[in-house]
Amino acid sequence: MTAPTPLLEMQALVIGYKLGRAERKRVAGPLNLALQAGELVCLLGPNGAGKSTLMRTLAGLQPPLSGQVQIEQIDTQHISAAELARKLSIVLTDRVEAGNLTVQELVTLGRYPHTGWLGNLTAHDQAIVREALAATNTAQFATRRVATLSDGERQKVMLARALAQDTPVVLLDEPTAHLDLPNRVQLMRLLHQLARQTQKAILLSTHELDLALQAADRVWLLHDEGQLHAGVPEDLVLSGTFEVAFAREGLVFDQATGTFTIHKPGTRLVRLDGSGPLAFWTRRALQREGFMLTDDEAPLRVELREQNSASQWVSHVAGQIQSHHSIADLLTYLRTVPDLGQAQL
Ligand SMILES: Nc1ncnc2c1ncn2[C@@H]1O[C@H](COP(=O)(O)OP(=O)(O)OP(=O)(O)O)[C@@H](O)[C@H]1O
Repeated sequence: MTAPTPLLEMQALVIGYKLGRAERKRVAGPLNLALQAGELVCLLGPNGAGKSTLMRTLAGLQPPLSGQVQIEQIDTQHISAAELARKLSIVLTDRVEAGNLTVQELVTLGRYPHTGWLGNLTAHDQAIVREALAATNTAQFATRRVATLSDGERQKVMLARALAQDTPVVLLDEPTAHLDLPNRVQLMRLLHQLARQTQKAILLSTHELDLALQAADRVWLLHDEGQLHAGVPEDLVLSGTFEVAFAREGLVFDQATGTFTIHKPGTRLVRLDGSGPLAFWTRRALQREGFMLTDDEAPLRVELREQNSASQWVSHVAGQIQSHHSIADLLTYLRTVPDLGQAQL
């Protein structure tokens, strides 16, 4: 089977800034990656790693230090602005000066690469604008002036404009930054569906690690030192690549849950016997309390039981068995238990 032709491809791309005549600041690269039709890729990385620089370079808004970006097999440095706007749309984090435009007018601007500045909107163009407003839940403020919108509302409108542009490649720099949790979830779901249904390639940068892990078909993980690891999110979690990319003192990546925890691993050993949501939340509470969970035999064991839809936490310590009816009860009891076993760190 031959590999599909990518919509966007980097070839030995080095991104960064020209600071002076001969001085260069290399941010990342050389990168050799591709975006395929129908996939949602999340670009993750710590602050300052180069996510926005990469987005702008891919969109042709700043030149690469070396190498090239090809979109549908054409070098973006040799393509007219109008043609590029029919192939690629980008939403940046910068606040857009929309003057006195209404939401409807701003979103309609997305159609101009297709119609030309003097072009009249066809029924097809108008339908695409309507669909973009509906998909992003912005139709209800179509007549409002953009300047009067909240940050989150404006962010959704900018996405609507990019959708109206209807390009095969869509780049979004931190599209969830101003959105509340339900809107963030909705947006990620929308982008995932959109990629699948319309066969667009969507690349978005984000700091929303757990949403990205759930929604992304692939993750591009940009490290501080400018290397980029690409892969299916679950492979990157299991290989420990996430931990390395975000390695910071006091930040612990929990492979079991795919989240960063604010607690350093404790030293008191406990074995937890049970599964499902009860085990998940018990484990969280024990970690906060300074325990380290182990699968081996430990001087302290907590067994989870569910009887007649009531939960029970049964602690086994030095031959004493106690039953507790909530995590609060369990923790209160454990605070009275002497420290019986320390993990060898
Ligand atoms: N115009 C510029 N000239 C020189 N260096 C720049 C310029 N803009 C950004 N940088 C530097 O390039 C590096 C990458 O910045 P970039 O904004 O791409 O990071 P980022 O991953 O998007 O960060 P964040 O998560 O904080 O948004 C940083 O060290 C930044 O200071």
